[in-house]
Amino acid sequence: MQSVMRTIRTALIQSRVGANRSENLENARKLISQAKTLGAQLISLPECFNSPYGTKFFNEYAESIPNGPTSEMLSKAAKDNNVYLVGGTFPEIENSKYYNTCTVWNPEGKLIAKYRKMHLFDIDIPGGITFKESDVLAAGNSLATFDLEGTKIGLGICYDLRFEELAKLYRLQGVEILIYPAAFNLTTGPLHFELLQRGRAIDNQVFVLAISPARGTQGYIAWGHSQITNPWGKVIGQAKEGEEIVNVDLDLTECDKVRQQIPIFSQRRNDIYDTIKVGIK
Ligand SMILES: NC(=O)CC(=O)C(=O)O
Repeated sequence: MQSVMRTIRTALIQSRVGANRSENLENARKLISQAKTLGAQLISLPECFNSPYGTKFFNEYAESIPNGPTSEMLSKAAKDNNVYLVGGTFPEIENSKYYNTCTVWNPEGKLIAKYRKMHLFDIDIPGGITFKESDVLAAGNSLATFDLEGTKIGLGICYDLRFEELAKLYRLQGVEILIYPAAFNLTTGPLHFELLQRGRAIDNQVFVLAISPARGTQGYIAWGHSQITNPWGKVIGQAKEGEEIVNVDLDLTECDKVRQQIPIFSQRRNDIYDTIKVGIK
């Protein structure tokens, strides 16, 4: 049987991020217009695209949503360019708590999804990287999806990529694309960034998009290498380190094909898995 072509043209914006919020917003605004000229319908920005990434910056740059300069820019950019815009992440404040939050805006400029990073980035690699988001941030407790012309899209943020349980829950909700704004670093990025995305894509037979800031020179240095992976686990678009737009057509019929040809979701042995009790230390 011939399947009907379902395509979404997407653009990942690997923007440069500095200390000046207005300059970061203006740079992102220009790059969103540029991505639109490439024909993109679905445009995504990086994690912490309006501020440096670091626990000491979260409260200084935090805004309430949707009443702050970052939300205003994102809403207007989505409307002016008539696109679905995944607004990377920025620090959010609500009821005196801070979150690392991703917002999604539709072509009318309306906020249609909001996701708060669920797994906070607390790691300690001596000689590599130590980071403790939980010193300042609260974790989100909810999944978030949105619909783009019949395609269901799920959201995660950076460290969430490491938790396959989250990706699987999205797949079970019918998601075909997972989008992760993500600022991996020079210790974990080269080893894990590409592989984790390919793993989530293969496990769940979904497209995976991850969007990094461009690599800077001071403070937290992002790995770059924003990436698009198809449901077979093949990398179909990848940035280098600098500022760049990655522009690719997503052929959603690939989800149908791989799910039909390798039907792992109907082959699971829940009759066995559900009987085995284990504790994870
Ligand atoms: N920055 C993150 O949230 C995650 C990361 O860099 C890693 O998991 O490694």
